Formats: sequence, structure tokens, C-alpha cells
Amino acid sequence: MSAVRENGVIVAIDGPSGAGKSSLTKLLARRLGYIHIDTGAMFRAVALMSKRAGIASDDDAGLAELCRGLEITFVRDGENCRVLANGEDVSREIRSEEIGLLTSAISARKPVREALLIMQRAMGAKGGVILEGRDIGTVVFPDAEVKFFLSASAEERGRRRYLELAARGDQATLEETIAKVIQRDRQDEGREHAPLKQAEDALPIDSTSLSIDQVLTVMENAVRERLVQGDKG
Ligand SMILES: Nc1ncnc2c1ncn2[C@@H]1O[C@H](COP(=O)(O)OP(=O)(O)O)[C@@H](O)[C@H]1O
Ligand SMILES: Nc1ccn([C@H]2C[C@H](O)[C@@H](COP(=O)(O)OP(=O)(O)O)O2)c(=O)n1
Repeated sequence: MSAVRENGVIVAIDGPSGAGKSSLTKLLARRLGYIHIDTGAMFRAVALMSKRAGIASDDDAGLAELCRGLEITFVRDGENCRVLANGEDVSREIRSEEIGLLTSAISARKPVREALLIMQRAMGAKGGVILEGRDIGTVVFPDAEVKFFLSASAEERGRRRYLELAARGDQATLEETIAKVIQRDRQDEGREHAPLKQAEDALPIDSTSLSIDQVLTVMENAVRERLVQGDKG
């Protein structure tokens, strides 16, 4: 175990939509016995609750009020993790394409980022966690012991998302899906607050031509090497 923090190290996995963050975080957390924190799901939960409350995506005062009264928790469900918003399981509802697009707008608002930043730091401060998102290694935990920036070509990420949507019966075409991925990239990279970008000390992994297992091996080796370093003090 690392001598760095109480429960182990903090691992940050940042990257654009469809790069493989959720898949790899889930597998790596299982390998290491770490907690998986899906920060994207937290932003999605805020987006869902704002939609239900009729709060516009640019109503910063309304969004700040909403976040003050919102408790987001993760509950292990066998191999999976349920996302609860004020005790309600919203795991499925937050995954719709509509909520995904709304989340991209909501996540650009400063009050939302400030509120979730406090929650994310409280969840991960003791270590033994893997957080996936857009700004983990740059804003949430700039002192994270291990940082990855996981990417892939827009075409490959669109293809992966297209296969996912098709498996859910969604009729979107491959071309439409690639275009949406590129649109989300632009929004996530171009926003003023905590834009998507690679931390200077992050290990870049381009998964365009790598399998999930190949990426997992690279990540696990990097974390275990850091744990050994930590034990040496
Ligand atoms: N290296 C890879 N090769 C092939 N498919 C992948 C790879 N990484 C992820 N996928 C698949 O791509 C889709 C999106 O992966 P996901 O982990 O949800 O990405 P993100 O969380 O970065 O949006 C999933 O269906 C996943 O199984
Ligand atoms: N730490 C984070 C995580 C997600 N976001 C934004 C970026 C995305 O547009 C939405 C949804 O993130 P999510 O990771 O669920 O989306 P993908 O699975 O990557 O398509 O939230 C963010 O701004 N900061």
C-alpha cells in the first residue's frame, strides 16, 4: 500500500467522450480494489435534476440553488455502480443522449463546477480512488499521484459510441454519431471553466488501435509502479 495517503493513491483518468474512461476506470478499480468515481455521472445528475426543475442551462443562480440541495452518491451494485440523486436511483435516466447534450452545457457553468468540485475532493481526498472525467488531473486533484489522458481518434470514438447506441436500439447513423462526438469535444475543450485538456504530468494513451485489455495493462503497470515508489517513502 502506498505511504502517500490513508487508503492508497489518487488516480485521474481524463479524456474526451468515447475514449474508454468509464470502461477502464471500472476494470482498473476492480483490479486495484479502488473506488470508481464517475464525475461525468455527477454532472449528468445535475443536468437531469435541472431539467426536471425547469432551470435553464444558463441560470447560474438557479443552478447554484439546485446544487446546494443536491446529494449525489454512488452505491455498489455487484459489478456495477448505481448513481443516486437525493436517494433516487437515476443511473439509467442520466445516460440518455438528451441528458448527455444538456450535461455538456450545464457542465460549462461555474456554480455547477464549483459545487461538484467540493463533492469530488471530499470523495477522493484519502486516496484509494480512481476518478474519471475532463479536469481531474488539472483542477480537481492536480496533486494526484497517477494521471492518465486517454484519447482516440474522433472517428474511432464515434464508431464505439455508434455501436453502443445501436445495441440500445438507437437509430443514429455513424456519421451523425461522429459529428456529435466532435461537437461534444469542441464544447468540452472550448469552455471557459475547467476545459478538457491534458495535464502536463499525465501519461497520454491513444487507444485508437489498442484493445481495452491492452490499455488496462498499461494503466495497471503505471499505478503499481507508483505504489512501489510510495512505499519506499
Ligand atoms: N480500446 C477500446 N477498443 C474498443 N472499444 C472500446 C475501447 N475502449 C472503450 N471501448 C468501448 O467504447 C464505448 C465507450 O467507452 P466508455 O468507457 O464509455 O468511454 P468514455 O467513458 O470515455 O466515454 C464502450 O462501448 C466501450 O466498450
Ligand atoms: N469531470 C467532468 C466530467 C464530465 N464533464 C462533462 C463532459 C461531458 O460533456 C458531460 C458528460 O460526461 P461523461 O463522462 O458522462 O460523458 P462521456 O461518457 O465522456 O460521453 O459532462 C465535465 O465537464 N467534467
